[in-house]
Amino acid sequence: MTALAARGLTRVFDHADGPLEVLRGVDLDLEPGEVVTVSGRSGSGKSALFALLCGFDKPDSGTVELLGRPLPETPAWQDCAVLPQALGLAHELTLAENVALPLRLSDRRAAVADRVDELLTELGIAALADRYPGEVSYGQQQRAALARAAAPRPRVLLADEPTAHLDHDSVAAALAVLRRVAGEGTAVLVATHHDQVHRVADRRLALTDGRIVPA
Ligand SMILES: Nc1ncnc2c1ncn2[C@@H]1O[C@H](COP(=O)(O)OP(=O)(O)OP(=O)(O)O)[C@@H](O)[C@H]1O
Repeated sequence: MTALAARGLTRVFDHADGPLEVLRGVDLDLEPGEVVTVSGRSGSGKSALFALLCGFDKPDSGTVELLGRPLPETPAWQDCAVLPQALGLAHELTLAENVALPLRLSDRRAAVADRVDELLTELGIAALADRYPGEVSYGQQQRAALARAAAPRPRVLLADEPTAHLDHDSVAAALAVLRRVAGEGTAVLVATHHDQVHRVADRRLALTDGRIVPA
């Protein structure tokens, strides 16, 4: 079954100088187990698209189906996990507690510690597990946010610029996690400007003039 299917998505933002038509009919299918990258110039609408795909925002027209059903108001994190550009870590929780959160909120409580350790280790931040987000660098927070998104083995993972603040080795570690999650059956969609990310994709797409086209 297609994990995520978008059809004819449009989104217009009202600005003081007139309406801005950001998405003009986006069609997109994501299959389980694949890593798909989306490129596009800054301001082309990648984040706006991701917000529609995970239910943070509503399209002006068009549909999104998650796991064969209309996207619910608030999709369960284990169905659709998001790594937003702004990360969205809880600052009153340590990195390990942030990564454990979606597991504790779902029915996957059994192996919380193991899964958290495994992801933090793979991403090179296990030594920082007990620190709070305000006590680590932005790139380290970004890796924690990736670990949190991947933790519950979601059916769909939407990662908006997950490597923007990482050095070469950390990008490689983040990509290894994304590939491994896809190997577990997750459909992974990544917005990125990094060639290093595009190279590991099964399919490369671009958002151009409000539409998705092959890159
Ligand atoms: N909530 C909003 N209200 C009004 N305008 C918005 C809103 N969100 C995005 N925009 C505008 O829509 C356009 C697309 O923004 P978006 O953040 O989706 O681009 P992007 O491709 O993700 O860019 P970047 O690569 O820089 O992150 C921009 O011109 C932005 O100013």
